[in-house]
Amino acid sequence: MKVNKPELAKQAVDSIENVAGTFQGYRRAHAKGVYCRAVFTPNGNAVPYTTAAHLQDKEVKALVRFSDSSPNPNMVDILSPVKGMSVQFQLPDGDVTNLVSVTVPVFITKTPEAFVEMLRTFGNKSSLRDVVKMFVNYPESRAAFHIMKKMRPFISYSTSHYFPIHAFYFINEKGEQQAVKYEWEPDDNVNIKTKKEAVMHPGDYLDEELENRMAEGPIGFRLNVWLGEKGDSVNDSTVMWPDERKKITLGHLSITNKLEHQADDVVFDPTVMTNGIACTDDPVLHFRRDVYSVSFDRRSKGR
Ligand code: HEM
Repeated sequence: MKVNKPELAKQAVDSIENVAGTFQGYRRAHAKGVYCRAVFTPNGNAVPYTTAAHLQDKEVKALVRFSDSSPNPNMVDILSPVKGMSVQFQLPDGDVTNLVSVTVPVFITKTPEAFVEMLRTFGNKSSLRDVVKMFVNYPESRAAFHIMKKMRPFISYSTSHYFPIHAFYFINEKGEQQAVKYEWEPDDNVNIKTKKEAVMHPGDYLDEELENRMAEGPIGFRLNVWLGEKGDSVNDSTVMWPDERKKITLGHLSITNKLEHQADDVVFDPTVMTNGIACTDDPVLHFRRDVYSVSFDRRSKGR
């Protein structure tokens, strides 16, 4: 069930600006990015679970945006470990489905309210005691911070796993519903640089690396889903499902070239999807729609 929180969404964006600064005309998160053209080829494995057009038997075009998670468009690539991969499947009838992913499998809070409180705590230049208190109040954020602490700089945007984090529902021809969590699995799976190696590269090395790599041929990702079972949480993006959940591959994304002249007016709203897929009630998922709209409104007005 979608609950609009437009006032809290404004507060979230204000708080991001307060912590990171305001970079006029840029996204308030994932500000630095590169658009690419791609083709997605489904393999038919999703057919028993969903009627979604891009997951049947015909290939579809896709728009991809790789990004650095920082709100600062000048951020040096090695300084922020979390990267984004946004995919917009462009269906023949003009419909679209967005799948917006990051290199971490869980989020830091289970509610938008907790996220905004965390941003405020950081923004107020709080004492160490306040920060510790915050982690005591929100133990669910430990999993994400623990993973981020262990992350190392990436060799390439194309060699990491990416996760849309939230659960979604697949709906089949009979109207049956199956909870799923997605994963993009890279064809080329070597992703770690030591900090020493990474520091030798220019600030925008990921952009250049991607171009050089695509000059040699397309880069690829398999689209996988885990099938949720009874009792698996679908509304809490701070927890992962058990490892033994069945995983199936639904198709392959082939990314061919960088788009130099793509207008930057795309909003990768993660709640936009075609028939055969539906949102869960995850409050963070629905909140993102409001927040991205506030961010788009500001950046499109050059603010
Ligand atoms: C309370 C939670 C969140 C807030 C406040 C937030 C905030 C934002 C904002 C302000 C933007 C810029 C939107 C635009 O101007 O178009 C953005 C983009 C993005 N966010 Fe979030 N976000 C949240 C949760 C998440 C989660 C859970 C993910 C995990 C998949 C995520 C991944 C991304 C990515 C990949 C982008 C870049 C989209 C693009 O390429 O245009 N965010 N986020």
